[in-house]
Amino acid sequence: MGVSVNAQEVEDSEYVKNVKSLCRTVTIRQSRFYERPDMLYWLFPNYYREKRAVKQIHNFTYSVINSRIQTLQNSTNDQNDSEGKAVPFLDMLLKSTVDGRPLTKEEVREEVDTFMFEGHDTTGSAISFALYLLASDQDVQDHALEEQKTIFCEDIHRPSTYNDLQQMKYLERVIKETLRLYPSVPFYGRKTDQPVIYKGNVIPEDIDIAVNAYEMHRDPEYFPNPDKFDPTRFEAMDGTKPYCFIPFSAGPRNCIGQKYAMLEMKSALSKILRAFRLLPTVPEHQIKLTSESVLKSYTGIYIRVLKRTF
Ligand code: HEM
Repeated sequence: MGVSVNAQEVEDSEYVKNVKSLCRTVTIRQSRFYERPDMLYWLFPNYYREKRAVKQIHNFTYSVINSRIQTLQNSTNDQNDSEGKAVPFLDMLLKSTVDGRPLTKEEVREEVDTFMFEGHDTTGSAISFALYLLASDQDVQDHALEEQKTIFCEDIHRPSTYNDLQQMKYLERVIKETLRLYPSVPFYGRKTDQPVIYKGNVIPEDIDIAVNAYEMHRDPEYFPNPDKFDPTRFEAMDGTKPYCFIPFSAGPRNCIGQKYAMLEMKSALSKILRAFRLLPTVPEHQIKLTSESVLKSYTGIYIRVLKRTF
């Protein structure tokens, strides 16, 4: 967004706490039928927790937007200075027009919130599960490291370039296999806009449907021996069943950030793999899955790391 919020340095960041609280309240509401109707929801403490979190998240986002507007107004850079430089996403939004008019502050805030929310915990969850899986399978880890050595040769600790990331084919399969076993967004909703025939039955129009990517990814019909972590299964996938692997959803409302997410995850995992050998804890840590909008382990994810010497 072009604004530094130091979320990783500030312990107990209010923004991070509020996003967590919001995810939790939404998940709890889904699981309690009596909290679902809007006309009853206000009777429960969750309603007030959710409202408070949403208000504070909006306030924070507005402060980021205002601070960026201020910086842009104070900036002495003319058009030529910024030529060739990456333009922050927020600047693009502030300069965008819809039907010839600029976006309102509220519309900009909605876009910023969507990208902040969809873009941070999803990749964080996938990177954590990938590290866990790599630590528990030394053969896969060695294979991934060999690929890194081939790409980086003598200069093993240099920062990766876009071209390097494109060459990380095996690491990409590791990430896909991680997202198959632990999809960051385990299920998402859709509404039928026309009757749909499914397995001989008619699902009427205007029905809410939960798409369960987690279950689909563990269906032995599509993924034999589904609980096994095996990145090579993506070598064999020929694209004839494109909708059995749907961590980024599919169709017109699929994930707009998936290519960026893949680069981000490759970049982080590549750096960690080159610096450390990943090992399981002793005794091996058991993860326990929970979905708070994003898939997590409520017992945390623990591994051991050993500094590599080449
Ligand atoms: C491992 C990483 C990621 C996964 C697994 C993932 C998954 C998904 C899924 C399943 C959806 C559809 C949700 C729904 O329909 O309810 C979605 C939507 C979206 N994602 Fe991602 N995402 C990831 C990373 C990112 C990143 C890094 C960004 C932005 C930089 C991003 C931006 C978005 C946006 C804006 C949407 C809404 C698209 C729309 O409604 O048209 N995502 N993502």
